[in-house]
Amino acid sequence: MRFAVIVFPGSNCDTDLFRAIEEVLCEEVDYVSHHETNLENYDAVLLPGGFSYGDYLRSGAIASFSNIMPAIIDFAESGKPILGICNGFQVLLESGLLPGAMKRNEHLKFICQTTPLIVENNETAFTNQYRLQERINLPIAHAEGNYECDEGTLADLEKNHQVVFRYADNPNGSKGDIAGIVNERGNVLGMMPHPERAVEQLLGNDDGYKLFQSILVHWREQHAVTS
Ligand SMILES: NC(=O)CC[C@H](N)C(=O)O
Repeated sequence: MRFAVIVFPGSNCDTDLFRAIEEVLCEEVDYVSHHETNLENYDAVLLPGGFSYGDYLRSGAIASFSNIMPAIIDFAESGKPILGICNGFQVLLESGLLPGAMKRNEHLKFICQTTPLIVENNETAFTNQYRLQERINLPIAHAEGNYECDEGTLADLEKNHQVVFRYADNPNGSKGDIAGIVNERGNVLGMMPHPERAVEQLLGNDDGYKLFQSILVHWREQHAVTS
């Protein structure tokens, strides 16, 4: 399986993500610049955390107009998996690939801590290795992680089981305690917590590993040779 890690000016979790794939998941991975326009050679696209374009205007707003964006939208339409982590989630919201928006954290402070989460849907390409309602701990590190949407959107997210991760102890004021959502088709996941920072015990926590493993298991199931 071949992964693309998209690099924007100001991305700062791209190396963590690259190493999680190359050294822990042991799959192929390339950095792909925001200047590029083609993602045909990839099976999954990863949008890393960071401060793309310095978070000017709103976090993710300028990156959502990058050269690479039409290819990311085509990739989503083809049904292949896209994972946006933290700033990557913000880019997915700003580009309209996921519904809703991010506001500043409720207490207007940057939060950097490990946070308990509940796996609310374990039937996605990203969470099939977790148990339903499994409680996991992942690091968060953001200033704009206060998820907001209108009541109709929230009702749709709940009805379609698009809320994948919920905060057990809402740290930022997110509506519905939402920490991560998928699109209706289920192939685009945005999440504020950082699974790539928790992929092996050497990092003190491996609760994020199963997320990457899930993507691989899902891809293998789709590409299984049947006779
Ligand atoms: N680690 C991240 O991606 C967080 C940065 C993000 N732009 C913020 O809201 O602060």
